[in-house]
Amino acid sequence: MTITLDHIVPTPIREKVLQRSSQIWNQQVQLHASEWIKVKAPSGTGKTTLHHIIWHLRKDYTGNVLYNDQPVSALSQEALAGIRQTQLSVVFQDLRLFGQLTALENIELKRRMPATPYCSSEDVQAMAERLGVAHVLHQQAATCSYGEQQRIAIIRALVQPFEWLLMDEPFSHLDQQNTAKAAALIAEACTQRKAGFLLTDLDDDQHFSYTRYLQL
Ligand SMILES: Nc1ncnc2c1ncn2[C@@H]1O[C@H](COP(=O)(O)OP(=O)(O)OP(=O)(O)O)[C@@H](O)[C@H]1O
Repeated sequence: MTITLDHIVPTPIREKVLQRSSQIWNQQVQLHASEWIKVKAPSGTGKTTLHHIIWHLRKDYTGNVLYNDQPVSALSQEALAGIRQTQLSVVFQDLRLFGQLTALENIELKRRMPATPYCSSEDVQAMAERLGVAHVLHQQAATCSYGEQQRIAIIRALVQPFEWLLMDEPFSHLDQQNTAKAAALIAEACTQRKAGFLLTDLDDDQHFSYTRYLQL
């Protein structure tokens, strides 16, 4: 799936973003399948806003987002839900886990959504072991540390098929070793699916072989 950002300008920060040069805001940008894209930008410049606009959580912007030439704003709820189950996955900065459910229940909600799950429960166990969170799978998500929750949210994003993975500061609460493990798992998952990703962060990093850098 190609994602097109057609002259997007978020309304609340319109003046701010139009004052500086950007390769994203108010530009015609095509994100092609299987690109590994890094957007490094300072706090408050709109990284989270960008993810929310692409995911169609936020509609307070001018311009158009297109999935394969189809304006997202014209998609039915059913079509959008289908795309989110099969073509687009996400790790939000605020994770959005259900705090009262266990870590595993959060993952299972997503894994079991399709009639034939993409990943098996053994796959989930293996990913949890790889990321060092197997011991918290049966713990309430709200009681997991933020770094544990971050790894659970990453696993949840990886249990479905996707062509694009959106990630907003996905390693912000992980130490170097755990970041390396999570990045390796994500790289494998994207390679297997021939998927692209868009990762936003505050700093430079060497976690992935990025194919494209964009300035916000
Ligand atoms: N709904 C809104 N109404 C008004 N202003 C908003 C709204 N949402 C975001 N903003 C402002 O837009 C700017 C960008 O916010 P955003 O959260 O996207 O930044 P960010 O780059 O992700 O920051 P951080 O690195 O701190 O997470 C901020 O100045 C924020 O205050």
